[in-house]
Amino acid sequence: MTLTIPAQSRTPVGEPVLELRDATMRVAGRTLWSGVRLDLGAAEFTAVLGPNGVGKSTLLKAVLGLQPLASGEIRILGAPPGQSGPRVGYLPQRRSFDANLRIRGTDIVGLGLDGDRWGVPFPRPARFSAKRRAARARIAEVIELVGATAYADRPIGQCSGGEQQRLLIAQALVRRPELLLLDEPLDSLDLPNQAAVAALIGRICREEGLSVVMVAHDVNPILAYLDRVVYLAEGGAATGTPQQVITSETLTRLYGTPVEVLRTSDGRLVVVGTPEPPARHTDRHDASAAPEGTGHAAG
Ligand SMILES: Nc1ncnc2c1ncn2[C@@H]1O[C@H](COP(=O)(O)OP(=O)(O)OP(=O)(O)O)[C@@H](O)[C@H]1O
Repeated sequence: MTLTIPAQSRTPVGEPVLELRDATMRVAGRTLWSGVRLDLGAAEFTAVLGPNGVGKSTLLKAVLGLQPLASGEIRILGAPPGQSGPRVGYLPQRRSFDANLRIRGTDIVGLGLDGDRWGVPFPRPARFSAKRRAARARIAEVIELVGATAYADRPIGQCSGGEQQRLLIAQALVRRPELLLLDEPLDSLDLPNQAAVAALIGRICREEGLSVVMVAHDVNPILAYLDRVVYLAEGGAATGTPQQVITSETLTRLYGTPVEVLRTSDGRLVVVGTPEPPARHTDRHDASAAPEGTGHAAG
């Protein structure tokens, strides 16, 4: 059995972790998005937003090297996609666990180190090797980091949705990635759990120096922690700070149809007029600066 636990290494501040240069994605003859530009530095948090089917998950797959670009370029930690190994962590769209599943949360986290053993009992040698002890220590450490120690020994099927999601985040973190890709990790959580998991990811990003790209349907729970958003729509894309991108002007240009960003009496903003309202958020900023770029493409 091989267990690789890289030494703690973090990308120096100022060096790009993820770069997208005029990236265009086509699937089945259709342009999903185009003109996507992004510079993600160490300890920065970016959300990928947009309506259902616009290609948010596909953008993560392109970053992982699973889906080639039609044009443009992606660089991760200075290398093409697919070459960064455990330096990139990935949490796919939510899996649901059967309520009767007996595997413990701790073992779910351990699968991040040793994923090919899913469902197979671990053979336990009489004396643990140094590697095994290091693995156990790292699993305990990351479980503590996500605040899951109290229930990590429970069968995963008996953990709540929020508890399961914390354990899955721990699994994605266990190999100390420098870039973490999360596909809708807040989906199917109730509002308090959305807020708690969003705060957890924001804290890990800042305190652990981890760069995060998160696909999200609703920007509200994560807005306070975001440095940037990539907003995908109608074959194009807009990238910038949330206050630059989530405006009536930018979204109207992006969709090519009138879109309004409204403020509710409790200070939240609601995006209306899109084919499907993808984002509601609290505006904490002055939405005045222009975004880095917007693009439209024949889809
Ligand atoms: N390899 C592929 N071949 C053909 N079509 C594909 C391929 N990959 C993705 N698609 C299509 O591209 C579109 C975008 O899919 P994707 O899952 O990226 O969207 P999404 O924005 O993440 O959607 P959701 O919010 O519903 O999860 C979908 O219509 C999907 O069926």
